[in-house]
Amino acid sequence: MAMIEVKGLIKKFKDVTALDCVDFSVKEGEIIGLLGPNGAGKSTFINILCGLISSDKGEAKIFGKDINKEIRKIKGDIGVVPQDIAIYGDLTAYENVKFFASLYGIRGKKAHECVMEALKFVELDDKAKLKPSTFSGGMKRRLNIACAIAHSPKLIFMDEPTVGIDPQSRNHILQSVKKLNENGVTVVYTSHYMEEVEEICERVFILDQGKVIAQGNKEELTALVTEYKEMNIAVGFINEEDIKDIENIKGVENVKFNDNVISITSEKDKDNMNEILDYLRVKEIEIRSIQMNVPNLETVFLSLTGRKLRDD
Ligand SMILES: Nc1ncnc2c1ncn2[C@@H]1O[C@H](COP(=O)(O)OP(=O)(O)OP(=O)(O)O)[C@@H](O)[C@H]1O
Repeated sequence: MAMIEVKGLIKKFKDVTALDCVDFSVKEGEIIGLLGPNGAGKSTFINILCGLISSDKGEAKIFGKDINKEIRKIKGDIGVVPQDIAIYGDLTAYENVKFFASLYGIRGKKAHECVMEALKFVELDDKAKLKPSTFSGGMKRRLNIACAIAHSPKLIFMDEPTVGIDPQSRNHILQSVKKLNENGVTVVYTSHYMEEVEEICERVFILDQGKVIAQGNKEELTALVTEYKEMNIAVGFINEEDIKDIENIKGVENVKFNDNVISITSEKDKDNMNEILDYLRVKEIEIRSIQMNVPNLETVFLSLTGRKLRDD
């Protein structure tokens, strides 16, 4: 049974269609990426699934239960890491996590154990008595995560949990997500950073202007848009005759030579790399470096929409 099953979800804010007939599914144990640029509808989608706002149309089930009818039964087993950090500045790290755990009915000795375990998980246990006003952005984000996991949810929604933090803290959070998943937690992770989604997610839904424009694992998604592969070889010297010969190697579609770099475009399914390299060796052409241009999720988004995921 799918852990999340969404069909035809629609949400409008006056004349803005934030979600436009979204279908989505998650199996137990997956880390699912929801990738899309600013304004794509990611937060709206997460907020609906967590019962914070209602949809206009469509069906959504979590753990087989309808979110419109049984959200109370669902809530105890889900955790939410909101995009905007939701912690109290005048409570200590410990008190913050304890407060969120209490919302799930966790109290007394059990609460202490859960809070310390959650703080330990995000490596803030030694900061339990400090107020988050003294924390860096990355530490606040980690505390935000501790607040979401203290009640041991089976399913966690993380809405852009790495926005505005340094690379080291980001890496720390990505490792925590993987660790949570290894401990059996299913994760829905939204981001507009394709590198993050590529690193941790098994399957990805690409959202744009409220629509799922593609979904699959990385290989399936890149296969959607790339018929060719590209290889750049930096060489010492090469003459025009040699370039022509390379053009005639099986699978080669196009060869360009600029600033001592040969750029070779080949059909995706033709394995001609050894043949090209053998040719250069036989001709005693010095090979200085080789680079394969591997398509990524940014390429997929660009090909499908004509736009970049991020403006920066
Ligand atoms: N409460 C609201 N009232 C009016 N419009 C809204 C509201 N919430 C979201 N929107 C609009 O719905 C669209 C989707 O927004 P949403 O925040 O879900 O996108 P997002 O992918 O999470 O983007 P971001 O990464 O910037 O948070 C946007 O056009 C946004 O302006």
